[in-house]
Amino acid sequence: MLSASRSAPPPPNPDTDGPLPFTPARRGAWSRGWPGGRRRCCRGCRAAGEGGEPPPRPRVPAVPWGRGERPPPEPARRPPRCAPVAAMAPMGIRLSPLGMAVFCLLGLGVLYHLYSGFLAGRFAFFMLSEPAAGGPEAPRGSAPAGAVDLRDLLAVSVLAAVRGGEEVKRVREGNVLNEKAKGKTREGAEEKLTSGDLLSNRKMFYLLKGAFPGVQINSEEHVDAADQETVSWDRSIPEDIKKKIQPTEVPAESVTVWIDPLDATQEYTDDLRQYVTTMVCVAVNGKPVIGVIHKPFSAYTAWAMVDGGSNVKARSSYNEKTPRIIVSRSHAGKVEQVARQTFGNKTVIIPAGGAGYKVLALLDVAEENQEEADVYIHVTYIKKWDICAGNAVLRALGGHMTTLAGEEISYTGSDGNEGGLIASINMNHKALIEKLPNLEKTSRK
Ligand SMILES: Nc1ncnc2c1ncn2[C@@H]1O[C@H](COP(=O)(O)O)[C@@H](OP(=O)(O)O)[C@H]1O
Ligand SMILES: [Mg+2]
Repeated sequence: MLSASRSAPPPPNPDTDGPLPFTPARRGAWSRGWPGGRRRCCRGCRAAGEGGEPPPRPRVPAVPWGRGERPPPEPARRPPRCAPVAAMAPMGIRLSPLGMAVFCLLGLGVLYHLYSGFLAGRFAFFMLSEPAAGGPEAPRGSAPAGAVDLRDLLAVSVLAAVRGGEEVKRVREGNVLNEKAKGKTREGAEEKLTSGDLLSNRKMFYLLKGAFPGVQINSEEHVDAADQETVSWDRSIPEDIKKKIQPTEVPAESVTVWIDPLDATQEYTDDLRQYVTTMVCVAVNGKPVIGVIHKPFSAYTAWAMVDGGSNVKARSSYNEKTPRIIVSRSHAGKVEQVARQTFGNKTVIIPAGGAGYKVLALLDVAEENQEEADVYIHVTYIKKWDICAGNAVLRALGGHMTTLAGEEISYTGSDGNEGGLIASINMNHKALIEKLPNLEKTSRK
């Protein structure tokens, strides 16, 4: 839209050519915002008396020419010049009104590009600052003092899950698990602890704590202060995360990180490696927002961020009528019996280890040794580090994980989830819950 002015004829001079007539058609052009008109023109034009206001209408007699005479030819219509046009004239460049509009749009485009990431971050900061029911009050849209960037947190969470996974794998392959009993579940099942759990926990905890010292971290295993390790983050963000996720700041005090350094410990000791995962979850005001599920023995990692992006997706179809139900193999409770009562005797029940593995079974995960299911149900008590990452991933992909009564699970406060869980994606989650009245009672037995 730039045009060289050297060969153009000289513009009409109002002193010698007389004022340009301001005809009704022209007046319409002004009020519609004709280039150079009141709505589009710049302050400089108005200061220079050009473009800002319509020029005064000249006094012209009703019929200024005699009867039978032809009206004199109207002087060529030309939109008023804009100040920047005049400013560019010494450079030998003149912009047509259309060129001027394109020039302004280009400028706006550059400004938008520069500020879009920043604005998206500020918007998310404002939206995510909304307190959850019963959660702590967070400053809304205030200056990000003590703020954390969720994109950074996602990058560190992925790194932590991978680094923890390396410990899990190393211990298993070295075959020195140092297996101990750490207690019993409410149902009387033995809870196991291995060197894999502890070493992974140490790596993951100190990496996250070192990168985000102001953030609350809840981990399945006890962190021994006498056994500190410095694990630093070089602040690099993987390319796929950079591509899909915008920087998004939230107040540090609104964040709770949940670490499961080794999910499916029972199966780990049984050498059923396919079930084992390491997981990190980030909750903001109790809502699960970032989930990372890593399989150390196949180096597979799924991550997702609510309203951000993911590297994993839902499958294209699910069987809602006779769903395949994936359940715990070591903490099943009465889930099989009740699932069959609810969905019929033909319902396929898939017993499997690990809450992370069972969430991956609902997704499109091209992994050897990864089974597929339509619904994940757990009826006994379970801890939040076991389920938070899966809940965040499902939520980010449009799925649901709720208690068996259909309540959202809040990832602040206590470690435990009392109401059992049901997880699904691309299904009528509410209808599933309505089919499960008996499971809810079973879970609270
Ligand atoms: N009733 C219960 N009480 C305590 N933890 C339970 C539980 N049921 C399941 N879990 C924990 O939830 C995780 C997934 O369980 P499951 O494999 O049975 O589905 C396991 O975590 P860890 O392996 O991280 O300890 C398991 O210990
Ligand atoms: Mg666990």
